[in-house]
Amino acid sequence: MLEIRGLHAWYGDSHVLHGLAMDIPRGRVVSLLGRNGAGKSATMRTIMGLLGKATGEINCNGVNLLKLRPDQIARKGIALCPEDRGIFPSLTVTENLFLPPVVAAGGMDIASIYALFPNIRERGASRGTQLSGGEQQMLAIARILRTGARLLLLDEPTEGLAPVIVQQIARVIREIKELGYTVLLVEQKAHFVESLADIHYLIENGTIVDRLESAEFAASRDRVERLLAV
Ligand SMILES: Nc1ncnc2c1ncn2[C@@H]1O[C@H](COP(=O)(O)OP(=O)(O)OP(=O)(O)O)[C@@H](O)[C@H]1O
Repeated sequence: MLEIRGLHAWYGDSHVLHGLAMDIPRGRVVSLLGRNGAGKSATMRTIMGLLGKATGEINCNGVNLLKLRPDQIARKGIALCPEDRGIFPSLTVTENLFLPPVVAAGGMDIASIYALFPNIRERGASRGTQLSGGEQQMLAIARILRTGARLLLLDEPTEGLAPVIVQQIARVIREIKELGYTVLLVEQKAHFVESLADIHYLIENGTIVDRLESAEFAASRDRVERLLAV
């Protein structure tokens, strides 16, 4: 679905991605693992067209996304679920859910969303501020499914969440994959992505240093943990 080649990106004068290359095949879950500051969020923000300057190629069906504006990238069915989740605190759950416009055909219908996220229906009248971290994360994922996105960029969806909630998020990602969605999953927790992702990319200092198929992951676990260690 995306082929990234020779990607360089800058935050102002700070050069943060250095020739990054990776493939995100349609219908797969791909993990991007690296420690703080490695360039994971920068990669996602560059895919969405949100970094000021970037060069190289992000090929999506023959179009280089680097030539498009963020709203045009969203209309290609690509959506970012940011690390801070972006839930509007003074709006209700239902208002948050319906706030983003539908930007592409094929979005998940509301009955399917409620079936996948029963809490969202139950807590529909609650304000954003009244939600737990896990509920906010579920709402953030549900919200982009409604817009028609087929490629979901999830930035550390399990950060700060209790193990039982982390398992619920894993279940949701598995179900989304079974429905044919494509997921890029940024994480610092190897154990979370191990059974979820089909392909793992390891990132360090703004470049990909390794690519592992899921079958290779267990044997490389020590190396992955060393890369993630602070
Ligand atoms: N707004 C910014 N302005 C300048 N530099 C930034 C900005 N945000 C991040 N950086 C720098 O860009 C580099 C890549 O950061 P990025 O946020 O992509 O890392 P990350 O792997 O997502 O880590 P984290 O888990 O901490 O978000 C780091 O050196 C970071 O200090």
